[in-house]
Amino acid sequence: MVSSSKSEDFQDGVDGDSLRSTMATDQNVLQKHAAFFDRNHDGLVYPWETFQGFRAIGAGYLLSMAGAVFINLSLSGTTRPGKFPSLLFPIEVKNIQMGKHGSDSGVYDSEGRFVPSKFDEIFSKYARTHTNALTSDELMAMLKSNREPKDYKGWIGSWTEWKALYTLCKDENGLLRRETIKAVYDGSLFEHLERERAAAKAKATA
Ligand code: HEM
Ligand SMILES: [Ca+2]
Repeated sequence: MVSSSKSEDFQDGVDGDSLRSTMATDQNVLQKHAAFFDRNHDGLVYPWETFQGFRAIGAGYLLSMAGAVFINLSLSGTTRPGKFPSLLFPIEVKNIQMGKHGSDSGVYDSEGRFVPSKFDEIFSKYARTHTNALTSDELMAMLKSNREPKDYKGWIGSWTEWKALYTLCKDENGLLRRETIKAVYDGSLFEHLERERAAAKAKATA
């Protein structure tokens, strides 16, 4: 269902897109997840870029506003260590792993890399009804079990990340599929959704 055109982009020559892809290969997986929202590729994600990124993947106005406010307020300070706080609340993509919180799945390690064994564990532990997908209840069971005591910030962070993913990407049977979850980690899911939406829009106006 989810595909990435990274490898095609990579062979493209020296235009802007392929240059970005070449740069992107040096990024850790979590940096790629955040970099989708850096709409002008300057290394910073401003709240309006978070908003635009949410809208580009099909989120409604309210969710996009809430995402922009909540994410930029919580990650701007942590990803700009030692810098004077900015009222424009930028997030520094290169330091995004500093924005990691507790009570997560552990699929990103502390350096922002993808940990395959932790990813597999999501399904071996919580996918009871289908081998390669989570129901809404199974997702909740995972979130509860990932909770570290009194880590309320982490509880809220994880809840919002996973609920947003579920709301935007569940399939017609209310399942969150393995390939969807896999693709959110490196942000290729976001690129896929954006392309899908752009194509649907073009078709509607044709
Ligand atoms: C609709 C948009 C988004 C969705 C659906 C989404 C979803 C997710 C999911 C499912 C995780 C994995 C959590 C885990 O492994 O337990 C995650 C982690 C993370 N996301 Fe996003 N995300 C979105 C937007 C963003 C944006 C805009 C940023 C920052 C620019 C961001 C930064 C992070 C960070 C720092 C983590 C690591 C948290 C941790 O593992 O402790 N995300 N996100
Ligand atoms: Ca930017």
